[in-house]
Amino acid sequence: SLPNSKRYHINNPVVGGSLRIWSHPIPATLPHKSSFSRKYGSVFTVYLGPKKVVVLAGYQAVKEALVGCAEEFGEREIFAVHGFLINSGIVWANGDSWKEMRRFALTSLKDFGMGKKASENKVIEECDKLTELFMKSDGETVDVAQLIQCATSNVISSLVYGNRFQYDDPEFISLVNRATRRLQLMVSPSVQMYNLFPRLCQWIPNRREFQNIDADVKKQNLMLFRQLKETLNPQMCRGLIDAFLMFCFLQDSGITDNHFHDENLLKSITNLFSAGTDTTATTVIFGLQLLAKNLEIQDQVREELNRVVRGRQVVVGDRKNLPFTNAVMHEIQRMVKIAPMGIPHRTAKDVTFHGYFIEKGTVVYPLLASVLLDETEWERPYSFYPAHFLDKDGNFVKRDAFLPFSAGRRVCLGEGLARMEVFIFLATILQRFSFSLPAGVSDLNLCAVSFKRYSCCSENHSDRPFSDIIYSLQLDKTNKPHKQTFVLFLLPKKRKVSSSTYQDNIPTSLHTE
Ligand code: HEM
Repeated sequence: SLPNSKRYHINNPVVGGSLRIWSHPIPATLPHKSSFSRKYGSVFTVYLGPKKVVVLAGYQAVKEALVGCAEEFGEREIFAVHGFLINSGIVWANGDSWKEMRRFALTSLKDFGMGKKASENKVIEECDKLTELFMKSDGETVDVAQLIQCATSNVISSLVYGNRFQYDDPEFISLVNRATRRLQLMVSPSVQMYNLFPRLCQWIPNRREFQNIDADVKKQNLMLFRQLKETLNPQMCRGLIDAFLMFCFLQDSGITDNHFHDENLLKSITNLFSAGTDTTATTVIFGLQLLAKNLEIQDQVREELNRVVRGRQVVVGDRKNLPFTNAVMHEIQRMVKIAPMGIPHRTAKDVTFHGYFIEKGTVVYPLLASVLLDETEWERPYSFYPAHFLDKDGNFVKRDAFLPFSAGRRVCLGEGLARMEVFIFLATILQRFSFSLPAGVSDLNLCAVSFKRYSCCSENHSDRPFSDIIYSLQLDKTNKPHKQTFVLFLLPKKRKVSSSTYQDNIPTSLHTE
């Protein structure tokens, strides 16, 4: 280690701070409530087992690194579980292959409408199907979270495969379940341990399960690719896979470079599916829960929607006329902190940053939660306060420290699509339904909600349905986690809000307006 880098070992001599940094709910608290950044400043080093990690905390440090030194901080750290030698796809790749795949995905998703009318239509179509299912469930309870998860998956499916699936299609259910389980495994403590000590931890069952899922996903996708290949029509590009297959065809004719191979297609599709499904679904569900807790804000959103949009379908173009709704959506995204620690970066070259020398190849964690909760940027960082995004006249204002999608070279590839989805899904659902907490429940531990993804990855959930795992929430009346879990359910139309129980869960309620 070089002389002028700050260097701190954290407690455990074997795994260092790895488990403390990664596990629930430390990611939320690391930058603010722990003493780390208060004590060591906005750039500090921790050792995760043998691995040196530079942590960036707060808006200034994160922005200066990811935007100001975009190239230096622009590589991705690849984990052992993804295979060190594999450099394919978009999320877990670097160099020319990453550049080519990212450019290709962005251009083709744009061509099929990302940020444009065509994808807006896909989101609206999915939203209609979703609310139709809510309505249809007259008399029955419905797991709203599961349906929302299917809806966001289907938006990605339409863009990549060129068609949506029925929610009860076994092919689709297994695609969604695998993506979800894969994510849970990836953040599980034992897989993190494997990433630190791959040779010693070969035996870890979660590592094997992760790689078995990868093998199944590969098999399933290769079958879907084969079907698409058989029906490929160069005159009619159905989605990203068709576009890729056409590039491969050009490659066979010697026209393009060699990054267009099956492995890159497979990994890119898996990346888009997993990066684009759970993130958006969790944001929408978290938003509904925040609004169930903040009824006045929910009513204000509905009032604005009724006044401006009236009964018709909300479209992205309405956003500029809906400043309060827009502010609420932004505040939901700020509060949910989907990727509290970002996705780990790595330095592409030696760099001197904030006076510290950081050598090429050092792992870097840009703590996005520390940006979204930065006490020097937000008036009320820990409260749900839509006024963060409103001026004194009620107009929408952008905020620099709003970086849920990160920034710089690795900024979320799906930002445009995700923003559109969150806006249309939430606004349409709120036009048609209202949400409230069950009788007798006055508060939800919303902190547990956003980090459930991290806490629910204990080793033995594989036999439970995915929505149960991902979206079951801990109720917290006393500020201590209860055993009871909470799932958002749909109650029959026009039925009074009640606190009916479901097994040992306490559902919140959703009823039609
Ligand atoms: C609310 C929803 C979403 C949030 C908050 C979110 C956030 C993020 C964040 C924080 C990163 C890491 C950026 C970095 O490394 O600095 C990321 C990367 C990525 N996201 Fe998203 N994302 C969302 C939705 C989506 C969607 C819908 C898609 C797909 C269309 C997507 C595709 C990706 C990809 C491919 C990457 C990797 C980019 C790269 O390494 O070059 N995301 N996202």
